[in-house]
Amino acid sequence: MAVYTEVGDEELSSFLTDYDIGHLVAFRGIAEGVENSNFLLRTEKDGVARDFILTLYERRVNPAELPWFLGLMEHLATHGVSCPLPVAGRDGNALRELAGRPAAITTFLPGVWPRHVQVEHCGPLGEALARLHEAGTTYAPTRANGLGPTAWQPLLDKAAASQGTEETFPGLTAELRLALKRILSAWPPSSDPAVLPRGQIHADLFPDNAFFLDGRVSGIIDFYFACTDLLAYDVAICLNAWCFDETGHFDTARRDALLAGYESVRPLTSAEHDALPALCAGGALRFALTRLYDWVNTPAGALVTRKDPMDYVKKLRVFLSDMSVNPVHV
Ligand SMILES: Nc1ncnc2c1ncn2[C@@H]1O[C@H](COP(=O)(O)OP(=O)(O)O)[C@@H](O)[C@H]1O
Ligand SMILES: N[C@@H](CCOP(=O)(O)O)C(=O)O
Repeated sequence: MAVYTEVGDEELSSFLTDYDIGHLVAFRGIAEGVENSNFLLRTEKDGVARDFILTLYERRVNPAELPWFLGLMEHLATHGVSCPLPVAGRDGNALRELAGRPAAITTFLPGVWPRHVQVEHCGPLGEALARLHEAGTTYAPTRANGLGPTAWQPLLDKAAASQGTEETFPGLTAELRLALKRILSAWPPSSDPAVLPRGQIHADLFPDNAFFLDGRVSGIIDFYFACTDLLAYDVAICLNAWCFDETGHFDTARRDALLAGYESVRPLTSAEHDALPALCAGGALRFALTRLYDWVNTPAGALVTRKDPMDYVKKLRVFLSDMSVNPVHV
């Protein structure tokens, strides 16, 4: 469930007078998603109906960073990436306020996200990710990754100090401490951007953030973890999110398809290939940590469905063993 803030009909109709997108015909809250309140809007202008997404920013989004996120989405959408285009009001501003929350309207994207990922999804997904990275090279503003390697130790400490962590997940924080040490010692130095290129990354391109239509990626959404970081780290996050099957087995056919799709647009450097095992382990650790923290800190009765940290702990174990014996690269 992700409608934290309710919006009334009249309030919304009056809000829409600040835009040039016609009058409100219908709107409803969208149950999916966890971070923000999302609504599907239908408007009509000159007899033509159009759909939009209205987002009210909640929880973890820092309002000061919204111009960066909306600017990135606008940049990507106007540089060939199928992502939501923020719609500006009559005054030229896309970032506005509604029901006491920062709010924005974006274009609606067609397609559905894959509930059961198949190898056929992985090639197009890899290709779309590479196109996003290419398009991002001309977006100059930067945003540090707030959930990158320097954030992992404090996040682990906070999770370990939270009530219920040890009882619910005995021995897990000790295991994660060892994993963190290994990953940080193998983490590639980012001092030479030519070897390990940096740029704008999505950083959360999970299956529920990629829409497909007719076998192609028709939309990429949810840019609110996007940041400026190693491009290959984004690939590693996708290898985590797309390439394990339902039994927890790392599917090398999906990996090969994803990397081939990516490299059909942007070949990885050999340093990036070499770094992938550590980057994959880091990606698994990052999602294990946020899920663990959220698991023990989400109040009972909260509207959000918690995600199981153990799914990512298991992936982490796979990638840690890869770091020793069998690099991920093809
Ligand atoms: N631009 C869009 N076009 C179509 N549907 C969208 C769009 N943006 C969001 N949605 C719908 O809203 C849901 C939640 O969006 P998401 O950005 O993942 O929310 P959250 O930021 O709360 O995690 C998506 O699963 C999708 O159904
Ligand atoms: N993809 C993350 C959670 C972030 O949620 P989203 O709905 O904003 O994509 C995870 O699976 O842990």
